Amino acid sequence: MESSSTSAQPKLPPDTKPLQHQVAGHIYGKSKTKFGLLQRCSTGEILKPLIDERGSREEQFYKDVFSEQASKNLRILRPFISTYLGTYEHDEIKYIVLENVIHPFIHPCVADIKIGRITYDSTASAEKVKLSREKCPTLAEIGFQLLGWEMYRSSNDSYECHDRVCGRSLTKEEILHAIAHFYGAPSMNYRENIKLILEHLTDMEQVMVKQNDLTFIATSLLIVYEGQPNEKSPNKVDVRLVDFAHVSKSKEGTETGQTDENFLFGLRNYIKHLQRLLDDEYVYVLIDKLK
Ligand SMILES: Nc1ncnc2c1ncn2[C@@H]1O[C@H](COP(=O)(O)OP(=O)(O)OP(=O)(O)O)[C@@H](O)[C@H]1O
Ligand SMILES: O=P(O)(O)O[C@@H]1[C@H](O)[C@H](O)[C@@H](OP(=O)(O)O)[C@H](OP(=O)(O)O)[C@H]1O
Repeated sequence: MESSSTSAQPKLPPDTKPLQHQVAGHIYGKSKTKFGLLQRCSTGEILKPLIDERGSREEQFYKDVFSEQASKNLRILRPFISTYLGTYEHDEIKYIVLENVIHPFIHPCVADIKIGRITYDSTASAEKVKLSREKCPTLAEIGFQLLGWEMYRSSNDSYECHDRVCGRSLTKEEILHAIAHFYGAPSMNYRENIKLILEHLTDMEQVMVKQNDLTFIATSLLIVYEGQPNEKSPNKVDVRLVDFAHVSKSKEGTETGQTDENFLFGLRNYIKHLQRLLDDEYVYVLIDKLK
């Protein structure tokens, strides 16, 4: 696929539009390649363009996890992954088709949190390694980075959005308050949202401890909660993993595999942040960078 930064805006396939509520990643018309995630207007299904070898690896990952022959270690991952709905081709561009996890929400509040102290794989150039270390100064200690998040504001029926530049500029202390802010602090009942999300994350942790086939590099948590719960749309949440361009077999050529410590460190530390927010001693502070 053409990936030149000078390429014209790719034509949208029929019945598609740029993905709504996309908080990170390649954005249609804005990314280096101009390609980005799309959604079908009629069904909401996501079309993710397959770019170079990263796309092929991601397609293979979804095929493996959703194959009828998938091993138990792969099948236990399914509840945390958007359902794979096949592929689609238009204008010589191939897309993977995925369940849109935001679609069931009326006013989705969405966050993308990239997990892992190391976010480059063994094939990364020295330059990529250097860049990824410089981009996020807190990463080595924290093990996760806030790549983008948006919250619904019912007072003026709008969305408050923050991007990866903001996320990576936050200090260790600010990250905790920024997470509280995402879950609705100080006005919404952020503790309720956090409790619901924690249930999903602790299930995910158990699955990731059990599975020792795969290593997840640069994979994100996609967290969603309803921004204006009511009878029609109760207080619901969803937690999935997205972005599998750098997933690989944990120990090529062996049967035993090994636990994905890099991923687990980041996931557990995010969980610890949520638990700290539930402590009675926690006092929310609105940080300037989010004003
Ligand atoms: N299945 C999904 N349902 C709803 N939204 C999704 C889904 N998958 C991805 N998104 C949205 O798209 C964003 C980018 O997704 P993803 O990380 O897969 O893209 P990418 O272009 O590969 O990212 P990167 O540039 O980090 O490699 C997510 O942050 C989320 O907002
Ligand atoms: O978040 P940023 O600052 O935009 O950084 C990008 C982000 O880390 C992407 O995940 C990565 O793609 P992969 O993880 O798929 O490698 C991309 O690499 P690239 O520049 O090589 O495309 C980075 O530039």
